[in-house]
Amino acid sequence: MPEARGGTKSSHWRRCLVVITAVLLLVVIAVLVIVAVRQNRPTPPNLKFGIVLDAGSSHTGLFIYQWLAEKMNDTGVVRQRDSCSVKGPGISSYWADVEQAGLSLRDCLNEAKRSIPVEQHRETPVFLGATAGMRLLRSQNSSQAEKLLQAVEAFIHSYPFDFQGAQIVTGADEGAFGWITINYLMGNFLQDMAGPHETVGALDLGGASTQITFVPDGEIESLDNSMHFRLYGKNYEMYTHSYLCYGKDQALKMFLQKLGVSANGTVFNPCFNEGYEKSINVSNFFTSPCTPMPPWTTHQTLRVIGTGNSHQCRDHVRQIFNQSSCAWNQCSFNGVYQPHVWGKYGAISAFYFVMKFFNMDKEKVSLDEVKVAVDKFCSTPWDQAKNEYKIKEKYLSENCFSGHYVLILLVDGYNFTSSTWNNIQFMKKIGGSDAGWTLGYMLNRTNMIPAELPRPKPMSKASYLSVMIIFSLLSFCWSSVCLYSGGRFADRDRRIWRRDLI
Ligand SMILES: Nc1nc2c(ncn2[C@@H]2O[C@H](COP(=O)(O)OP(=O)(O)OP(=O)(O)O)[C@@H](O)[C@H]2O)c(=O)[nH]1
Ligand SMILES: [Ca+2]
Repeated sequence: MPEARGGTKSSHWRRCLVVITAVLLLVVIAVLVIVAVRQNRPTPPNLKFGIVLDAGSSHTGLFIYQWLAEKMNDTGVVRQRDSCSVKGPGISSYWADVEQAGLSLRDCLNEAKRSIPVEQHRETPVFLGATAGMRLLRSQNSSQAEKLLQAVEAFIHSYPFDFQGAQIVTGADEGAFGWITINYLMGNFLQDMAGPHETVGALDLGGASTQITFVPDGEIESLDNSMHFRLYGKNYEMYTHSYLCYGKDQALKMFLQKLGVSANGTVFNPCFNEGYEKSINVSNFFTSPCTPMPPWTTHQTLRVIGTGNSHQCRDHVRQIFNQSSCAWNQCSFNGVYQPHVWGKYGAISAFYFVMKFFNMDKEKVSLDEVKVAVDKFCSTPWDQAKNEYKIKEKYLSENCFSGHYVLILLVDGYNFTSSTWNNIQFMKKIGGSDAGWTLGYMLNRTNMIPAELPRPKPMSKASYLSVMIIFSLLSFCWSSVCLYSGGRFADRDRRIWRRDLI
């Protein structure tokens, strides 16, 4: 009888073992199936596209971006696919013939049609953002600015894209979206999540305005200069200011306006190389609100003669910056509040063009070295400069002024010093995408930057394979152990049974 009880116990244990094994195997199989289904969901390369037209004061650029649809809310996935530089001046120059403004975009829009697959045209959003040139035109003649934008809109509507309209971007948005672009392309929002990592400030020098944007290391005193963003689960309080009229072209006009004119209509310009001369038509030249017609001239044409005097050039350029009053704890110039600059900066557009010309866009170049290079160029006679540098004559002739202007804006204006100069990185592109406000603008308009962190993704291919292999091995081992133990119990039972029979 005891043996019979032993036999019942062992068969009960065997049944339990079989049930446990079966349940475990079912669980393992269920897990494997779930993981396999999640992991192998069909993921065709679903490319999406977006177009932004940067209608600047001096020229228009078209940028085509692309991203994978399923990754649109991740940081750093949108990349520039293509870009096209519109021939001719900025759209605001067409104020007297607004139809031409739209037509000027034709070649680039056609190029965009060729670059983006036909089946994607209808769902590709197109944005046009106009900056300081249109801000100036609006301040002079708002109905003309409106007509111009409407003409441009009508033209873009004739294309098969999903056009979202033409807008004049505010100076604050221009600064903020430039900051977002730079930090997005540098991957700073991602790194920020992993630990303490500062964002990079943005310095943009255009033709008609310039922007400075950064996250200060203290409170922002002036609400007008403060912007709040919540990106990927983190709050950013940034300082931004856009100086209308302080773009490179308008600043040159303000500077020329401050130079005296002789009785015969000659202007001696220390910021043009010696031997350089040009005539300017007064009524065509002093047209913007930045430079109302100067009271001192009765001449229709002025003869501007370069004297190439770097020292005098510097003194005259300083005069367009008013440092006399500040109603805040600290200011940049013209009484504008600005917290002290700290951390790293990306300097784009004309900051880059000018520093590149002087070969001073490299890291570790000191402020003194830049000053020396600018002085050297300013004292180069015009004929020699033309032989040495094979670039557009307009840019070459303005580079002595531009060099001084960039230095004075950054040092006297924004208060960078010899020791903080190396925190500025002069840049054009970041990993193949142009550094400008357009990408940040598109990310914002398409809600592609979430306020909160995106939910974690299903595991990577490597982790998936590891899980599959580990689970398979475990289930194999477990089954083998069970079968082996089951066999041993069966043998023992058989032996007991045989003994009972004997
Ligand atoms: N030296 C030099 N200057 C350039 C070059 N390309 C453009 N510029 C000038 O640099 C300045 C800034 O150019 P952009 O950034 O395109 O200016 P923008 O966007 O038209 O002007 P905003 O509306 O004020 O932003 C303008 O004065 C241009 O004429 C270049 O290759 N070399
Ligand atoms: Ca610009």
